[in-house]
Amino acid sequence: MIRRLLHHSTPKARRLLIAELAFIVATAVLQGVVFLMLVPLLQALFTGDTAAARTWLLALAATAAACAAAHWTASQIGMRASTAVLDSLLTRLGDRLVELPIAWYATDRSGQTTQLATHGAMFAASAPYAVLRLILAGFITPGTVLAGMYLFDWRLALAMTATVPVMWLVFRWLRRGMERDDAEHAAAVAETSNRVIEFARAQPALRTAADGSIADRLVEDALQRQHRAYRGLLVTGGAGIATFTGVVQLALTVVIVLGAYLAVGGSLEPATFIALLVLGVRFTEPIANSGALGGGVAIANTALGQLDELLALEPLPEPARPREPQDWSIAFEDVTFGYGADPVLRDLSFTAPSGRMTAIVGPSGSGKTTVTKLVARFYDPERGTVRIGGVPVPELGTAAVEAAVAPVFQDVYLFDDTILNNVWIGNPALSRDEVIAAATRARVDEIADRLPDGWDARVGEGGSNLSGGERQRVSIARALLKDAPIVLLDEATSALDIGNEIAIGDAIDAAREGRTMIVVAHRLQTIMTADQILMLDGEGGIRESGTHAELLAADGAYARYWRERVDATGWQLTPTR
Ligand SMILES: Nc1ncnc2c1ncn2[C@@H]1O[C@H](COP(=O)(O)OP(=O)(O)OP(=O)(O)O)[C@@H](O)[C@H]1O
Repeated sequence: MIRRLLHHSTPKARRLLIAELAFIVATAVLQGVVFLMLVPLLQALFTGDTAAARTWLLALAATAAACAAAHWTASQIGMRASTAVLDSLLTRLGDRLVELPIAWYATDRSGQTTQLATHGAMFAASAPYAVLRLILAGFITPGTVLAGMYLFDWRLALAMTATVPVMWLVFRWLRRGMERDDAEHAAAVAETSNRVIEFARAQPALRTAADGSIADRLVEDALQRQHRAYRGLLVTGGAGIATFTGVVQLALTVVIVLGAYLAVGGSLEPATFIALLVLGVRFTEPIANSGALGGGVAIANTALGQLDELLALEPLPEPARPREPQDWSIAFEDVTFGYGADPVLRDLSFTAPSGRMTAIVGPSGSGKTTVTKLVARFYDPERGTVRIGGVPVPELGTAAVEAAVAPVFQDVYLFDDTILNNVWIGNPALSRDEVIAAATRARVDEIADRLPDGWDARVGEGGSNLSGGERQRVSIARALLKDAPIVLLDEATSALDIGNEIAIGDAIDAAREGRTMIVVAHRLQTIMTADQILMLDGEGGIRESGTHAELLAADGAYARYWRERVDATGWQLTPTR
């Protein structure tokens, strides 16, 4: 645990931690020396040697005072060390979370990450003072007592030494068992938090669906797993601590029986025997106490293990010297990619010309959104190359891609803040007026107008006060504000009211100007006005590509798709002149 804490700490935290450990060790050794001094003191008292007793008493008082001073210093440094170590752990965790590929977040990690960032890191950082101090004292103080015992009676000391390996083995067995069970328990707790968060978020859907049994079952199963894991932890902990205490008591019994035997045989002074008995008790008591604390080390190790796992994850490869793109075209060359064993895209090739709009259509699940995620470098393809401006994306680097791309996805997340601030995050360097101008181009002004506080109206958690179409308009405004040369737009699939339909059309027109756009298109207006349409075939490739007019003239799959959509929506094209 200490090795891992030192490894994750900043140099300052490391220095404090080492100083804390040094004072903890000094306290424990001095405490052992105090106990040892009891033997000559008791011997002097039993034999009536008051002068010697006074000398030992003074020496004992001085050592006890030094021990108290070391203890006080350890606690003072300990508090500062805990804060510094916590700071280091959270900084490392935070740095890592922003480095990890977005793909890592595709699986719900909120439970595990929250648990690690709160309880886990806090427990691990305070463990040296709260747990390790007592464990070290539990072993170093008796160790000092044992070493000193050889000065008084080597036979009793040897008998006691013989019990040490047994105690050590049982302690390790106890700690390993608790570590295993605690890891299981931590995983179960993270799973339960994920399920409960999911259950809370899905309430609107669950209440309208008549049967909420699936969500109920998922939460129920997670709670039961957590309950089982907790029971396992208690059973292992209880059995382990009982066994360990038993072994420690056995060591004390060995000293009592052997000491009594030697005293009766006359080879051990009764006064020394009694004094050594006191030492025997002092030897075993802290060890027995530290057994119960083995679980604390296990909990801290679980949190540190989770942090190690996060740090061991491979981030996407980054170039030593990022290359410059020639323009803002996007090209896929024989790209194959899937989320599991089966590829979603197979040997997919196309070019989206710089400054033009490419619309992607195709059956549900054919990989339209996946194409945009590969452009944004949420993932790298398994085979083939994605190029921006002629440069393979890994040679541009994630930071350059993030700067060049403005994504507008379907699941737009808005912060529980004002409408204006939600647009502002697209480019915090701009002024309020510039933000309002960009937001107006995306027709967000209409939304602000209808709300009581205008631009300063709050949008609610996740943007719950706005409709899906309105949220997407805010997201397009962010993209306009960012002024990135590439816009990736995943149009809302849900039917939009006429106001939103027109406003989104206008917002897209505003975003199009001079930018390369890839749109997962659902609106007929977007599809027919695109400079290029790619129709995916549902097998990972492209069935047809061209302009709307070319594809209609070809009278193939796209023409059929178009007619069906027009029939379904009752859409009519009226000549403008
Ligand atoms: N993070 C993910 N993990 C596992 N599978 C995924 C993930 N994201 C998408 N998929 C799967 O990959 C396939 C393609 O998904 P994608 O979202 O790209 O399709 P789409 O054409 O955009 O679909 P739709 O039109 O329904 O939104 C689907 O089968 C989907 O279930």
